[in-house]
Amino acid sequence: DDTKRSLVRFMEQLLPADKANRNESWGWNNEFRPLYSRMDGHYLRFLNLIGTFDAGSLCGARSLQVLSLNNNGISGEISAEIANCKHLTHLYVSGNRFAGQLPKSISHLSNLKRVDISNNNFTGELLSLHKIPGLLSFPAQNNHFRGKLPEFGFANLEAFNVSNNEFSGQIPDIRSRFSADSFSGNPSLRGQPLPNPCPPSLSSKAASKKWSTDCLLVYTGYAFLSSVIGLFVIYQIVSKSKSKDEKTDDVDNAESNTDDNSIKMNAISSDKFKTSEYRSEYSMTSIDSEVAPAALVILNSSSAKDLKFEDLLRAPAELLGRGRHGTLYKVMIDDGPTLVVKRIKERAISSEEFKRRMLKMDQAKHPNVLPAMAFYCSKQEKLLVYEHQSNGSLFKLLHGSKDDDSFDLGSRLNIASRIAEALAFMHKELREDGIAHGNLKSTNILFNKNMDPCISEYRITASKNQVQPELSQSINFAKFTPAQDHESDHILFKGDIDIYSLGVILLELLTGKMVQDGRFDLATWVHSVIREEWTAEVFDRALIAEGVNEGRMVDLLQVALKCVASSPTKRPSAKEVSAMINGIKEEDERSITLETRDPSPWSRDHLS
Ligand SMILES: Nc1ncnc2c1ncn2[C@@H]1O[C@H](COP(=O)(O)OP(=O)(O)OP(=O)(O)O)[C@@H](O)[C@H]1O
Repeated sequence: DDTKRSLVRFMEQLLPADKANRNESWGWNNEFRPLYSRMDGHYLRFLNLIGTFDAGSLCGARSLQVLSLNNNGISGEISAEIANCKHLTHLYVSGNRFAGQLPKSISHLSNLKRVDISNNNFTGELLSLHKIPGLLSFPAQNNHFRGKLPEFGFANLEAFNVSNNEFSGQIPDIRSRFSADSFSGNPSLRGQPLPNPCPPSLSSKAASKKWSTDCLLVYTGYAFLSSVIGLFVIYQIVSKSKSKDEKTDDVDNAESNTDDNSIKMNAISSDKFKTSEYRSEYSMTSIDSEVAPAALVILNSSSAKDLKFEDLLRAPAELLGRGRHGTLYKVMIDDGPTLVVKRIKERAISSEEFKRRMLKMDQAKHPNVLPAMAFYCSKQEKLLVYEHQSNGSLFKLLHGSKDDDSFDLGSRLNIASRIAEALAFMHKELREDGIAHGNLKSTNILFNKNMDPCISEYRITASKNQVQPELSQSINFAKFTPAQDHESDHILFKGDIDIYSLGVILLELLTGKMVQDGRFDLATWVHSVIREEWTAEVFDRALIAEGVNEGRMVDLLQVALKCVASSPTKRPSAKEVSAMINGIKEEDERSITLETRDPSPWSRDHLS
């Protein structure tokens, strides 16, 4: 009864924004139904509300665990009494008009797992939540927080975003866990992973914004350029001194190992680098014929047939992200297409295997797989060149700051079907070569200029028998034991990992929730909600609001759950998943022929 009374008091401060509901009785009764889900004091999700937030009343319901007020019109501050909600694990208040500072008492909510305060008007300094051991996500972008960025338990966080605030000073050690996107839009913030350690003294406020954008382009360009050049110079020195060593005696050999000599060699090489003779040597011919040709290999499908390695070196570059397998740069070529260059980590794959895969994959083309334009492969350096896709990724579409109400179920089904079809095709074509994608996720689904979803970065990493150490740390490998491939004993085809990942993408499409860094908690969360028989709770609020047929969503959820089965042998093949999704899509299309829906940029007509 206390719980009920608290919730009624809390609700009295809020009104449904839509007028139809304002006339209905406003109290503890079933009239609430369209506005909330499961109002039993443990889990509250409200839609379509305006008014002020009263933590004092709300937290009379002490057993409250999940509070979801995302995308309402609620204003006011979160007062210190929020600390009375001791059992709170999820606090979602994104997309409202909350203002003021976050109360210090929030750091006493030791059960918090996910806090989403993004897209509000919060101000003041952000307090440190590093004492909350289980905190997994903290999106706080698009607010007005200022001051220094406090310590968080970055090692445990899966999602963290403070972009577009007014933070200043140095970014703490984030253990390379988040990309620049999580910190961008804070003109006075410095340090890794932002590419701009620009001196703060140079900045008036206006100048600093421009300065940081300029730095972003120029410094990352130079960093990229100089590190690649550096590696070449070193390689040249090593290969030349190697052949020289074969001809010279032991004394010369010993000398060549002294520091002095290395410096001389370096200077000579740098001078030589300036000559056109040297440029043509590395860009057009093979440095070491036993290894891969150290030249840019333009692939058949490429629209940049004249692209040269030097063009990449010369062009300004912007850091897009540092992933598990390498660093990604946006490279602006003069009078040419904007490119994206992935600099693959040295350990991720051997040169020979990388080259083999690139050539194989150039033969397996599908309209929904983004083709690489070119690759570069030497002993030291592996680069992969794609055309820049300015329409963003599925991740951005689902979790970006703007709500896209037009992203309806039909559009999501279309994307799911395209991805599954493309994956089925690639699995068929590359099965014998043991080449699965291996890193399928929503950031690797990009929309091309026709807004068609394309799978990117198809298998650019570790070969079949290598287990990557970074991967094994962040993923529960029990879920990823590949099925034995009976057709070819010696080459294991790890397609089941892709199916698991495809399942997670389907869950993302259905729930609108975020998965990051290969930590597939989303699947665990969905399982736990379904176990509690709250199936409807998993679906994206935007889909429910749209009034879609829940049956279709449940069908798609079932496909997703098959894909994320913990036993790899129980997961369906990509072909089977594709057929199941197409079946659901056709049923959806049949059922809406009589309905009228607003055309959307994602509509099935557009995508077909
Ligand atoms: N060709 C492209 N055009 C435009 N954006 C791209 C392109 N390729 C990747 N991106 C975007 O750049 C960002 C960084 O990509 P990156 O590959 O570094 O991240 P990641 O996929 O998480 O890393 P990894 O694959 O190494 O685990 C992502 O948001 C991704 O969607």
